[in-house]
Amino acid sequence: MRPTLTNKPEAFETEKIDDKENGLVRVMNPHLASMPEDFLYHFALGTKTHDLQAMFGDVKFVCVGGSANRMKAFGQFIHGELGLNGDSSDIRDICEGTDRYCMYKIGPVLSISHGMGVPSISIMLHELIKLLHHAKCRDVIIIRMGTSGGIGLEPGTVVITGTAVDSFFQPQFEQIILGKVITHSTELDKDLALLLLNCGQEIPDFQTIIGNTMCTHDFYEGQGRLDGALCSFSNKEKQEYLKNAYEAGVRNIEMESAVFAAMCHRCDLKAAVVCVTLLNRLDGDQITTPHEVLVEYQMRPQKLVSRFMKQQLELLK
Ligand SMILES: O=P(O)(O)O[C@H]1O[C@H](CO)[C@@H](O)[C@H]1O
Ligand SMILES: O=c1cc[nH]c(=O)[nH]1
Repeated sequence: MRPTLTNKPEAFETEKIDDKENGLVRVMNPHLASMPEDFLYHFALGTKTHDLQAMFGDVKFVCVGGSANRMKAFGQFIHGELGLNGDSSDIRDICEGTDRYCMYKIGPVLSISHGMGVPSISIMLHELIKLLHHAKCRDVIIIRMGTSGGIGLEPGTVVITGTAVDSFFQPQFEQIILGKVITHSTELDKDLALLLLNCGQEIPDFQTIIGNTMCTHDFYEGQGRLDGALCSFSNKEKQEYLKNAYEAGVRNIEMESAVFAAMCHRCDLKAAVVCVTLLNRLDGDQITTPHEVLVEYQMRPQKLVSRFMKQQLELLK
């Protein structure tokens, strides 16, 4: 029998109350304060080797997504959208010392890739949250912009996650720590989701909705696909599962939202997930949409988030 615990964050709260009040990004680890140096191995950045506050102290928005090329393209796009000086094609990968993740800083925006799946994004988020903490960043908003499979939606619909759920449609993320199953809440910021929805509704070119997002640990059997190298269920069983997911409020499926929501929630970071649907999973499994259509779909969350950031920056003036 597996030992299961519900996370009690207060047991390890280490940050000063002041940090919460003044918007500083917090870490929830009592051991960090006594470390003489913190080297963020997968970013090739460190507290002794880099002046993180000078490099990142003014960051207000962090945008993350799976693919390195997409996050570079977003950096170039947002450079133009924010009307920054200089040539957007010159943006430099801050993590060029490693090929695990890429990172671009464009004014107050940080654009970072996280790879595919829970372990990959979780490693990135540990180092990102520490980076924002060491840099003394304040009032940061973090948004995952991704792709997903839709359920009962027109392909190309943008889904803002209301609640990230697991494969049992529960609003939780299970993690094994020291041989125990720990359950974390996957609550996301509701006001932020509504602000993003408003921005989406101001863009007439595509549909934007709020719905639950199911986070799985696999793209094929884990998402009920019949087209993997292995499949242990029938089409009828697949359709039943997707129908149950729809009835539980799930509108799209991807592979990072639950751990993203859980880690941001534990550190009190304002977070949102905005994913475009590439296909309607009730109609099939294969993604055969032409490349140029997929590229345009992938731009949709970026356009929405850009609109949101421009509105917020205007408010900050
Ligand atoms: O579009 P990204 O951000 O990579 O996200 C989705 O696409 C990948 C699968 O193709 C998974 O990582 C899933 O979460
Ligand atoms: O069906 C899909 C499409 C994109 N990403 C996923 O995780 N699933």
